[in-house]
Amino acid sequence: MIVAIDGPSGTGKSSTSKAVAAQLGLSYLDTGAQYRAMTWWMLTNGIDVSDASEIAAASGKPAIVSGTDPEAPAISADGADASGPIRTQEVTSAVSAVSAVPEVRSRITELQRTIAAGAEGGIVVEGRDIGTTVLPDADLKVFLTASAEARAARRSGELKDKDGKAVADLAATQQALAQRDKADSSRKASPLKKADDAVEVDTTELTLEQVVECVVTLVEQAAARKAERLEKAGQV
Ligand SMILES: Nc1ncnc2c1ncn2[C@@H]1O[C@H](COP(=O)(O)OP(=O)(O)O)[C@@H](O)[C@H]1O
Ligand SMILES: Nc1ccn([C@H]2C[C@H](O)[C@@H](COP(=O)(O)OP(=O)(O)O)O2)c(=O)n1
Repeated sequence: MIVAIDGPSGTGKSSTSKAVAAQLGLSYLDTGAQYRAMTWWMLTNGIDVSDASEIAAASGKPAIVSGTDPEAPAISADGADASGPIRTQEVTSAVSAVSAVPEVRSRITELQRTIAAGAEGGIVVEGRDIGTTVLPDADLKVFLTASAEARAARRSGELKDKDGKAVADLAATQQALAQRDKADSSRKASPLKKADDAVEVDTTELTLEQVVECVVTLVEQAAARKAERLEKAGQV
């Protein structure tokens, strides 16, 4: 069972994918974390991330390794734990430019396909181009959306100062999200886009629990359809 979950930032892809995978005993892959890890490695290794040819030349160098346990997501670059540093503002600001470079995409896409092919019990893969490019034959494709306001409110709720106090800056968050959406949707190589055969779920008015329940139902329906197809094929 291969499930592709795509959509822009703050629509609930990571939270939903992790919960669905955990509930159904599937593996989980956060492809945004892979692009973030590549970006972090470049920033810490002196690569000029405003220069596409420098990014392309360096894209084959770091070993990016993802864990696929939804209960304990993990990511490393050249053996260094990247799960903390990939969430910094510096990485978030640079990740769209790095992930727009075709050499970066082809390397990471290959990695994603290898991980999906090796996930024997099935996998939930979340990102921007999973249904359109990485796994076009996925058994189920979901495209999550939400209003710009809801997405910004969710994301700014995550911003904390050094003492752990929430520091909501709604307008700035909304603007940064809009900029990243535009960059991710307008790039030439494999842009953020709903696949024609994806099921669109607008999460604006739904709680996370409702979204999880909805996607679990969609996965169960897709699994039943697949079993029926396989049974029919076996009877011929
Ligand atoms: N349906 C929802 N309602 C309210 N908050 C949500 C919902 N889905 C996710 N969130 C919260 O919004 C934030 C962003 O969710 P996340 O899963 O990281 O989105 P994405 O992976 O699409 O960027 C998280 O803090 C998460 O807990
Ligand atoms: N399949 C993917 C996943 C992410 N990316 C790029 C574009 C995104 O802005 C960044 C970061 O993705 P991530 O899913 O971590 O972003 P959010 O957590 O939703 O803010 O990576 C991509 O180009 N293709």
